[in-house]
Amino acid sequence: MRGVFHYRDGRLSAGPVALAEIAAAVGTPAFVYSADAIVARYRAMTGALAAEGLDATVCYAVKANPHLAVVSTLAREGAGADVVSEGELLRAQAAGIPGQRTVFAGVGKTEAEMAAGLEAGILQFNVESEVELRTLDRVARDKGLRAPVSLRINPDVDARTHAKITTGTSENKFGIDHAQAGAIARQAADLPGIDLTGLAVHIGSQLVDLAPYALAFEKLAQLFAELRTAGLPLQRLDLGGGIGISYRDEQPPEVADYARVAARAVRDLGVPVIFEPGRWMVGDAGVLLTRVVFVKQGVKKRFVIVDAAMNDLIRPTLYDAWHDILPLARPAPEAPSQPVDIVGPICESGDLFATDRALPPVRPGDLLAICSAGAYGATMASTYNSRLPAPEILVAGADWAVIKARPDHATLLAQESLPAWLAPEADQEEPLHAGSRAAS
Ligand SMILES: Cc1ncc(COP(=O)(O)O)c(C=O)c1O
Ligand SMILES: N[C@@H](CCCC[NH3+])C(=O)O
Repeated sequence: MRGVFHYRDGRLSAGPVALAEIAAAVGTPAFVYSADAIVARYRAMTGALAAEGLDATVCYAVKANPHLAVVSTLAREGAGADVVSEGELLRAQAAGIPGQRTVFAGVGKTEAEMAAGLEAGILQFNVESEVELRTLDRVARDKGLRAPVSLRINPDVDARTHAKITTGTSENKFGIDHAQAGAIARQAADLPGIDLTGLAVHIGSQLVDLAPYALAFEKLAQLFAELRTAGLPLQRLDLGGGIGISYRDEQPPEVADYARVAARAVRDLGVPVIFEPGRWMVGDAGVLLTRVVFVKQGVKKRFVIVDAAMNDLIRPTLYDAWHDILPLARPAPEAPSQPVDIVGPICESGDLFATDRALPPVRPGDLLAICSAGAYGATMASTYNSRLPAPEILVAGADWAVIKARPDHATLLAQESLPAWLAPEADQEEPLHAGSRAAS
């Protein structure tokens, strides 16, 4: 069992709220998040960092779960934001996170995004290349401003995570190579539109091992000390995010140990430190509720076909990720589990949530919870197969609210339009192209 979700009187619940009650009200599939769990995580991390004597700001990585209510929950706790697009910046602002607590990351910021960050008065841009630095310098000068910049360093450290979510090796597109950092930092210090403020690092996501963190943080701290000694005006460090959660049997670090590793590397520098956790803040705080549609016995496999699909939660398809799957009604202890494939209704063989998973017997209509779906769930969803986006629900104490309703098909269709020649009122007699005229 993960986090706040537990069986209460035989019903899987978020605190006192039975998830079946929510499913009955809003239908399935549906994402349910626990605000209490999110707040507890935020407080645990800020507490651990303070206990290590760090002057730390936790800038929640909005990409993990950008729902306004989720970001607002963290904003109320005092969190800052790590954003990677103008859309995320606007969300952070709408949630009440001030620009001065916002960092803007990303390898491909457009000039419009740079301008938006400058107008919002953000704390810093984490700049990932020389060309980005020079572009930002120009955009800032055009506005008569100076852009606060921390250089994101690629320390060439293997984060020992899934290849698709490692970001800190020389093969990855992220950051400035460690060897080039000194020269680019000196350029930054000389550019009139740039205010060089610090260094940043982020080596990957879903890290369950502290050793890569220790290595990356130490490399960054050493570079910071060298550059500061050389006279560069570095004032703060950004140690990124990436701390993992336990989807299956991983043993991610305790937050206190993570804080200790960070503090050991950077405390002596005596500067403020930013952290950018995403998944760790919200991942375990969410489940995806789904209902069994059919149970199909094949020659080799037994399939449990559910009404959620890869369009709702793509992590198993994309990363072969494991998510625990639990019946909402606690199974009898003697109920024999049997291996099943838990699959969605989409016309792709990759549309699956679990392969050969031991599951107690289920029948059509039964409800299941796909666990640890609070991060990189709804935000990576699509409407593939013209499926409706799953609604999102936030539980706080004994209260719950729909924070994003399921749209209807008419609403989605209304977002599309027909070109004049396909509109029902178009004069079908009149050919549109010379080519088609000639051919006709
Ligand atoms: C720059 C940056 N910061 C923070 C994060 C948040 O990562 P996570 O959700 O693994 O904590 C990411 C995503 O990996 C990122 O690219
Ligand atoms: N989307 C990924 C994480 C990517 C992190 C973003 N930098 C996941 O679900 O695990």
